[in-house]
Amino acid sequence: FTSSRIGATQSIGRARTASSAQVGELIEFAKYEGLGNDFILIDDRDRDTPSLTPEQSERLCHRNFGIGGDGVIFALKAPPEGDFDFSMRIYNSDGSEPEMCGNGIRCFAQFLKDLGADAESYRVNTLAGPIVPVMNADSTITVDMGEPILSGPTVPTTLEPNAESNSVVEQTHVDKNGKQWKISAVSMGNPHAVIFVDDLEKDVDFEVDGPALEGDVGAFPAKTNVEFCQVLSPTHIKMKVWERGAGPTLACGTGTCALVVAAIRANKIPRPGKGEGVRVTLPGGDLVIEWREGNNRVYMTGPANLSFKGTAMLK
Ligand SMILES: N[C@@H](CCC[C@H](N)C(=O)O)C(=O)O
Repeated sequence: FTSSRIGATQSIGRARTASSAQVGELIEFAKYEGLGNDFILIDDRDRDTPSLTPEQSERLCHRNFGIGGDGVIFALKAPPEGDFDFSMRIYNSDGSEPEMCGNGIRCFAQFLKDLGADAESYRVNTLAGPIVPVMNADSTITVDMGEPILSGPTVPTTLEPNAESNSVVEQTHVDKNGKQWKISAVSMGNPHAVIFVDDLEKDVDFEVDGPALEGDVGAFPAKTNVEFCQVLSPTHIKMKVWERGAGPTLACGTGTCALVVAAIRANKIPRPGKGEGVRVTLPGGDLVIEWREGNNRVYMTGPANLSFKGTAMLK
């Protein structure tokens, strides 16, 4: 697909300039969620850069003083090179900018569809490289999330990598509270610390352990998303996520992909057969993940839904 085919067709109701929106300005938004991981979507298809600053985005994400959300996602013009349809950028609810967002890109694809860009798939330029969501007939969305990054320094993590593979699998690490974990580090464009426990409720003090590991910049120099996981069967895993820049969320798409890769690499589950996925149950619902052997790419399938649309005043 080319950007001219399904690119910007409409402009929202305010002046579209390269500069950011101003305090007191009214902005139009749509609110979407993927398994309760919720985002404010902004139609910036006629721009190269987001129309809101990280600080404005942080205020809009506030659940009392703003619209509320785990992040703000901007649908932007495709870059001139690379045969993309659109670009996607996202700010976390604390204003930091991650490279990618799995639930977010499904919301992004559904947002484009609802705006009339009616393609079966889109090639999206993200800070983590090209990502391809495909709209399924049953209204779920399958996303080609690309190849997992396993090299420790690239994740990035300073945890000791395995000598042969240079990847960090079940490495022992003690957090700032003195609690010992076995961590597998995987990047899906953004960093993830995956931890398997026997019992999610008993073994994890979520509100304490999550932030202790998220901000452990000695081990994860760019901070990290933290996935606490319990294997329920060879094809079913339960996970709770503490997200970098957003705290506890009901789901994390990139985290779920990282978890399945880590589970297979650490022999927690066998690699499923061709075309078969692993079901991951998150607080907000289920995602199905396939780490395809032939091409090493990870495919994520799940829903994305519009919650409401509106106009907000920038504070
Ligand atoms: N919820 C997202 C991940 C969003 C980015 C993350 N908080 C980070 O900073 O890396 C997902 O569904 O992948």
